[in-house]
Amino acid sequence: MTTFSKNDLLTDDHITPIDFESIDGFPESHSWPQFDESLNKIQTHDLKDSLIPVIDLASPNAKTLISQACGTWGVFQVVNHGVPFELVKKVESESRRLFALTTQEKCKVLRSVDGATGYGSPKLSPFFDKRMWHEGFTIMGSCVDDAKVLWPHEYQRFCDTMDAYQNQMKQLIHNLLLMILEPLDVTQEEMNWAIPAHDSQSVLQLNSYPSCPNPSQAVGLASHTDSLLLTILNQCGIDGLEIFVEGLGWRRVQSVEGAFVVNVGDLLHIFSNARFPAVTHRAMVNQSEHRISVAYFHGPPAESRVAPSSKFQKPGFKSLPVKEYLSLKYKHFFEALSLVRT
Ligand SMILES: C=C1C[C@]23C[C@@]1(O)CC[C@H]2[C@@]12CCC[C@@](C)(C(=O)O1)[C@H]2[C@@H]3C(=O)O
Ligand SMILES: O=C(O)CCC(=O)C(=O)O
Ligand SMILES: [Fe+2]
Repeated sequence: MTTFSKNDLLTDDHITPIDFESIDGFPESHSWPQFDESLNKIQTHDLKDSLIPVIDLASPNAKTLISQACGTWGVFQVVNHGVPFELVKKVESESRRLFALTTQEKCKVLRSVDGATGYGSPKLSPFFDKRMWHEGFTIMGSCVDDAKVLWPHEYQRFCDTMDAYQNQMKQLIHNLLLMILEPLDVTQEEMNWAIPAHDSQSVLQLNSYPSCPNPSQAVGLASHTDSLLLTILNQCGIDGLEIFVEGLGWRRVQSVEGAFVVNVGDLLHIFSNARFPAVTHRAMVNQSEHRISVAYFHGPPAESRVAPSSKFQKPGFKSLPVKEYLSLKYKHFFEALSLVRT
């Protein structure tokens, strides 16, 4: 597959999703080359085993299990996380309400070429020569401006739900990062850099994958690693997330009722001096159901620097400003991590 640098290719085409409402048949623009069958066989055969640990946060050995999962897979699922079930359901139904709007309505809040928030195709789109079976809505902090455009009289319910969910995610990220970083024995200053604070970065991404007439040739969200420290994903009850495991290929992460998937991003990979892998993952689509997923990304202040923790004697990565790393990633998507290795 040919890859491109965003600067070479960014056009409105990479921001405006196809009109899923009126689409007839399966367009060539969305038809990806056939995947390697041998990798798919392993995945289908072992679909029922749960490779990725499901960790009960209320259990006394949660910290040890999280540490092991971060070191082995860079991903795990959590239950008993304290986020109210009703809120999780509300986020899903408000997301469905948003994506059920007409394409014309959704495009009123289309992400701008330089912007980060609003409706549109995922930011990674320009790096692939095929289009994804996906539409998204990106929120950073308050979404009131966009929501007022979408629902001039009924925006409050959407905003209150998204605000409450972001607060819950912040709390959960705080608890998880304490458990993940304490065993690394990082300094207090480093811990304060990583955990949520007034200037940390957070993004709430609502993903929509409409049912697809030809799922075996489509990709929902193409293979990537998340860029920030940690991501919390809700698959909303419909499978589709797959992780790439060296030697095994693509493996499905089964959706577990009430569980969140937590994964390590590039910045935590750097900070852990590669002790924790930034898991490569993708989302696949299906023919019968419109899949929704909700991802919350957390990162340190954009103005701060990222480097391996001072606890590591031999840092494997350069120190650089977080915002420089993010701009490098969106110029050289696939090479970003190797470009910052020492
Ligand atoms: C901070 C960010 C993470 C993200 C890029 C962004 O600027 C805002 C959207 C995020 C998202 C969501 C869908 C998948 C992803 C790879 C993408 O294309 O946009 C992530 C980005 C990321 O982790 O790099
Ligand atoms: O929808 C999914 O299962 C994956 C979403 C994802 O990887 C993302 O939003 O970064
Ligand atoms: Fe992701």
